[in-house]
Amino acid sequence: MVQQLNEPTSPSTPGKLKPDKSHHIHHRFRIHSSHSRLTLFSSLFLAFILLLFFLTFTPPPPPTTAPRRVLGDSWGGSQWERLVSKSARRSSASGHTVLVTGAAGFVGTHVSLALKRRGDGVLGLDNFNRYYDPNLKRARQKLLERAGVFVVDGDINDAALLKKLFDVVPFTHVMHLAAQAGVRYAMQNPGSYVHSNVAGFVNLLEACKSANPQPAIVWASSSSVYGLNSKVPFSEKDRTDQPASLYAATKKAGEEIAHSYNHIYGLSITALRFFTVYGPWGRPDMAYFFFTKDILKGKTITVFESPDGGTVSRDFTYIDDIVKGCLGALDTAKKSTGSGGKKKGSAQFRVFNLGNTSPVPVSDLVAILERLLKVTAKKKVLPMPRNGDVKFTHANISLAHKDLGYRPTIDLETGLRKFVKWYLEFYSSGSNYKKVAW
Ligand SMILES: O=C(O)[C@H]1O[C@H](OP(=O)(O)OP(=O)(O)OC[C@H]2O[C@@H](n3ccc(=O)[nH]c3=O)[C@H](O)[C@@H]2O)[C@H](O)[C@@H](O)[C@@H]1O
Repeated sequence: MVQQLNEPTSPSTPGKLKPDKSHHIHHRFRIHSSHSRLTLFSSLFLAFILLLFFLTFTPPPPPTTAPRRVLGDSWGGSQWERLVSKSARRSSASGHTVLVTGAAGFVGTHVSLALKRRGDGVLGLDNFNRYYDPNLKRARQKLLERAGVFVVDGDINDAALLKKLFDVVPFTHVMHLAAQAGVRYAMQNPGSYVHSNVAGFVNLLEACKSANPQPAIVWASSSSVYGLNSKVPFSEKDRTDQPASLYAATKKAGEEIAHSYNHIYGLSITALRFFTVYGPWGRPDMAYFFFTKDILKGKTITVFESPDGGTVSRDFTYIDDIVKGCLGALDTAKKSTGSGGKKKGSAQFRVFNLGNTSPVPVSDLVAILERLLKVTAKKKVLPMPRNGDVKFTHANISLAHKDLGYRPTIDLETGLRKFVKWYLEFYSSGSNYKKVAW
């Protein structure tokens, strides 16, 4: 505020004004008697106000019933706790009680529905970030709600939220699928990979190790950990110390971090290395998904070939096969041995490839889509850029077959037919998710 310049000022030497003494004594007496009257009136007025306050006062409601907001997420309160407990309640006596992180994601949605369908108790957790269209995540959430799965809107980095969830529900298992996915996006936003795949994972493991009982953990690693490995098919025993992207490096870091928590705290941990998972309700950032969108729009798609002119291929794996692998891993997971942050004995530590063991060149993927969509794609063939991609992936799945009973059954053409059917139904309808039956 600007100070006014012409304000009257007080005298610079106050002692210059001398009052008359006799007048002063008389005046003091008058002031004294009017003072006592004033004091009496003010006391009476104050007493009246206090009386009024006590007669009309009602205490505010206890703060525990109000929902809490943490980092933009809303959770807490007795109604919220009821939803959490109800969702996590098993309907089968032999069922698990599972916390699924990344539940509104592609794999998370399918796994949550499969668990709920067979009688397990399932609670979802998802931060609904904007890496790809959050409307698709919200549509998946509606699907989950209809099946009786509540998805908590929150982040795995929120330690208070995780603690609260473990206080409310004694989870037997955690299916950890929340992650920053995508190989090429890591060059644009490296921090998001460290935030979710490293810091978030550690935060989750901290909550699991302190929980009593400790849950068994099954989590999503990636085929990308094989990086520049050229020995095919990729076996769990092969080297994984040559990642080709930061994404792969954070997944590899996750595997090492998991080992340390298994070793120190007796947490039972299983890593599943997924191989390019696709299917209905999939991820719009993946090639099969945006190729479909662009082919239908008549937009040119870029098909990568290897720098020496050879094909680039992937061991594309259909979502239903992946779900069977996830359930097999949960069902064969042994209990964690520690409790409340203390190790009592050694615990199970496993790593499995979940692939289709049948790699397909990306050019074949495009040809299948063209057939299914009945549209000839506008294609531009370019050498694969050096932004994290690898030339090929191919899973050896004998270990998963032996220990989990894993046996993929869906070939790429059959799986893409199911995907295209879903895609056309979902995106051609205004109230899309309601119309989808699968
Ligand atoms: O299984 C895995 O390890 C990984 O699979 C996918 O990664 P990616 O196989 O690279 O899947 P897409 O991004 O869908 O790419 C599939 C193929 O299409 C090729 N591609 C991609 C984009 C493009 O414009 N053109 C193109 O030919 C890629 O080179 C790749 O060979 C997922 O995005 C990862 O999150 C996951 O961890």
